[in-house]
Amino acid sequence: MLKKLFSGIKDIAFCTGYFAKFAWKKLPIYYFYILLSVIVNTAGPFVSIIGSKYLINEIVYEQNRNIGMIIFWVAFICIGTYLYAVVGKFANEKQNYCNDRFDRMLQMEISFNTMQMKFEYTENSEMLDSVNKAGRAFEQTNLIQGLTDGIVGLISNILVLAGVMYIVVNCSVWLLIPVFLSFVINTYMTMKTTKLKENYFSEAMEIDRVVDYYLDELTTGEYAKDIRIYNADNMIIDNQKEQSTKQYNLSKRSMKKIWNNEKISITSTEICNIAVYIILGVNTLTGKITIGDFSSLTQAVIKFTEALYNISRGLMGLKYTASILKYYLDYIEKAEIDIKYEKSKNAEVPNVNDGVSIEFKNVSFKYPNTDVYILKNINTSIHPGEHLSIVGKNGAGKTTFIKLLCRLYEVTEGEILVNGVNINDIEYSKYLDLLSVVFQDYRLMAFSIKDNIDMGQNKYANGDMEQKEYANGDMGQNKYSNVENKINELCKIVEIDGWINSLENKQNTNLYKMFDESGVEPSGGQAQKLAIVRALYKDAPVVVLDEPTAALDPIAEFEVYNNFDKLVGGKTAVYISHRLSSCRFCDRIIVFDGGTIIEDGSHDKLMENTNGFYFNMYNTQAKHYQN
Ligand SMILES: Nc1ncnc2c1ncn2[C@@H]1O[C@H](COP(=O)(O)OP(=O)(O)OP(=O)(O)O)[C@@H](O)[C@H]1O
Repeated sequence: MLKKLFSGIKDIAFCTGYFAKFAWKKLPIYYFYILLSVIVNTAGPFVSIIGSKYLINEIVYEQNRNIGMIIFWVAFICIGTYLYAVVGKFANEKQNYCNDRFDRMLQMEISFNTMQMKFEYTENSEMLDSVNKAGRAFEQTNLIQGLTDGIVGLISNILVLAGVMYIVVNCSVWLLIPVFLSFVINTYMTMKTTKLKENYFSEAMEIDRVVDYYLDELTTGEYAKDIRIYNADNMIIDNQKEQSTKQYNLSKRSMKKIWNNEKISITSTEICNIAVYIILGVNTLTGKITIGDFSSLTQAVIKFTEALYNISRGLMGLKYTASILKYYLDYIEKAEIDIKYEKSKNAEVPNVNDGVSIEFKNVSFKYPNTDVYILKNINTSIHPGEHLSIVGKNGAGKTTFIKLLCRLYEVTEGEILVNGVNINDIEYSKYLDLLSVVFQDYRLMAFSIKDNIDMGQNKYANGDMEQKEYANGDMGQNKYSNVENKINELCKIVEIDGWINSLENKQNTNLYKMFDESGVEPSGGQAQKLAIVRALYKDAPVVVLDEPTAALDPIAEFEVYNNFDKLVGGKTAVYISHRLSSCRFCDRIIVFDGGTIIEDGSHDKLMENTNGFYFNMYNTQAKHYQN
């Protein structure tokens, strides 16, 4: 038990320390409001304890009642109580406002770290669990408020306790017996309740994750068609019901246990109060204390019990809040380690003025937490300005090759060099400046067409997320219109300018209707063209296109190939496609099978090998068109 208590206190100290530094950095005024709360909460209870004693004694006992003193004590109590309420409320409101801002700032840190952490973590259940727990930590209402209220309450109550104890002990030491008995029982029950709440949080979270999947993800438009066509609603509703029942049962079980603990706490407090009244009553009747003392001491003892009770509650509340906040801190720590590691890399981005060469040297790869090698001893070089096509059956490892080049995963064995430098030695954000990529499963966002293409590149000066603030809206009309012109030029090349210009708000039209009723839903081909424009707009020296024309109609596809040189120019380009006719536009083709390169050469060279994989695939596809 002591060990648990110690670890609880360690968690509280850790979270409080982290948060104290955070608050000092972001909103130092917060400390003023905290100090004000402590002063008000400490002084407040003494107003009525002291005031009522003197007021009653003045009224009941004084032979020559001094009306002036009576008015003074009435005013003391009224003004004191008023100030206590008003200043307390003011400090509280200000704290709430700050707490709300802190919550949002901390939540933004989760977003920031989640977008910066290693991509492979997006498939790592331990890390996903951490992100989820961190996010949920903030769904718990007023978590930061819980922490600061706990700390303020703790300090104020300790001070109140010290003051009231002096008054109480001066009257009768016997009063301490019922008070401490009630304190011990209450503390024990509160500890049990806190443990129950912590367990509930952790168990409920696992169920909540599944429920969120059903309630949030499956109800998005992305799944709407399939759910309707296959009548999957019954299956989904049944699964939802099952999870809801689990949630309900878990919450009912916990609430019942918590209520049982509460009953014991309330009863022990009431028994203590009765004992206090008896002791004070006997003292008053035997003339040991005055009626004023009786009134003041009953209030003092009640405050004393409350203060003790609040201290134990405050500590347990802090322990609970800290145990949840710790999920957040653990996650941030994990993510920050990676971010710092990346920032610490000092290899220079290779000079790209004369183009970019890429070399895969003995590269083998298996996905994290799997045993199967997806790529086996890959050796290939792509020369500056070369346009390379990668073909092969489904699952041969083509996209995996691209993912390694984009450093979404680290190679298991071997190395990838860019202009002779190992890509792992370059800071990731700098390395990404070298690449323009259209992934097979690209995504457009519910932003304007322009933002989907520009992706903030022009708005943020130096690529450093910390400083990514709109430059006071000072983008300059010229610069802005350049962005639009550049987008327009590229849209012309992939022939999507006609559609964009036909829209009322042109490039400023929002995609999708999520936030804008007049938003447009691009067709599959239009969306794919926008994704191509986005990659070209970035204007990086290496272009990677993973099945960029899969959704295009044959004429549009032909145009893209026809314009391939115009699109990619003298840049190094890697291009994956199942439409082999497109390979003719590339300088070289490599054929993947089972994670290895089985053929390598120009279209004409590969077609010479009539037993070859490429020859067969090419002819099989060509036959379909001829028949
Ligand atoms: N994140 C992952 N974790 C584990 N295995 C994966 C992951 N992604 C892909 N794989 C496996 O790696 C193999 C190669 O996949 P990859 O996507 O590279 O194939 P591909 O050649 O691009 O296929 P396609 O032509 O169908 O797009 C497949 O067997 C796939 O199941």
